[in-house]
Amino acid sequence: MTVRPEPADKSWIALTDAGRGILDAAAADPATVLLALDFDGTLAPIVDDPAASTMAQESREAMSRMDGKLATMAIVTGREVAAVRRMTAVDKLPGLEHLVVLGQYGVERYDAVSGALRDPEVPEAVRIAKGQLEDLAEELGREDPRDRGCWIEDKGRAIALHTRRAVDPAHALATAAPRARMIATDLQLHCEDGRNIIELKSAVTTKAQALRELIDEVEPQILIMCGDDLGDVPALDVVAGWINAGHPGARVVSFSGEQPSMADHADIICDQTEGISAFLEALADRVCTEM
Ligand SMILES: O=P(O)(O)OC[C@H]1O[C@H](O[C@H]2O[C@H](CO)[C@@H](O)[C@H](O)[C@H]2O)[C@H](O)[C@@H](O)[C@@H]1O
Repeated sequence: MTVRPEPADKSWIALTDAGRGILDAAAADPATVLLALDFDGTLAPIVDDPAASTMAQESREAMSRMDGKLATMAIVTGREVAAVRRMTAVDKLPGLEHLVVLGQYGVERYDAVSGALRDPEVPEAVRIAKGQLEDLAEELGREDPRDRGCWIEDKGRAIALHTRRAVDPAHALATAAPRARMIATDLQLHCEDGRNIIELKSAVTTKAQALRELIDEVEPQILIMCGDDLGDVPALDVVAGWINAGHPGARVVSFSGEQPSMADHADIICDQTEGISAFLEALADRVCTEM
């Protein structure tokens, strides 16, 4: 069994040479850094109701300090762009004028600096899936009291079945996931697994493609991706390939016991969203003072 050092409360710790070297590398050449950040569980603490999520203020402040100083700073998320714009207050409060948001695993895009929005049409199959997942949530509760409390989040181009509010969230997810996968197969949709959630989405796009879109566009020298969940692994793997090719980079994981396998994808491990805030503050300190 691999024994990993654990970060102190609300802090972070580097596990690899890549992780140990990332602040020096970023401080030496901030304008070549591509910083990609997941939203839920990374910038925003996990809560029962996704509509009530709020971004950690410390992370927003650290990001604001770096805004415009890096090659690009982007939120790469499973959420809709509209939700992230609301929850970051990117259009209302100062500080994130250069932020890029890649939403719904990269299908949607918003560039704060220009106001450009990419928002393609939603396929009919997703609307059909919504009805079938609602029926499934009801059936689950009728069949087993442990699975009562599942609910459906409608994100337009994706529909998510949430089990966090179920009587036994892990049991409900284990029961729901294979049945949700069958619905996805029938409707030729794609599944995305996460923390007490299974999503059915129209596009096969993953966060790996979203991150590659930014890499191709920005041509960074230094690549940092922060995430917490299985949906982030494809993008973290892109960073692993980047590091293996000899470039400076780091996979920064917001770690919680809910998804322990994420430790296997980390160069830096953080104590949940507070640890991410501490890492972003350290990055902002180095990037801003040494310019
Ligand atoms: O890519 P992300 O930014 O991590 O978004 C992935 C999904 O996150 C949301 O669900 C998660 O956060 C909820 C609020 O804290 C929590 O209740 C749920 O259990 C988590 O799975 C969101 O609701 C989804 O739409 C996102 O796709």
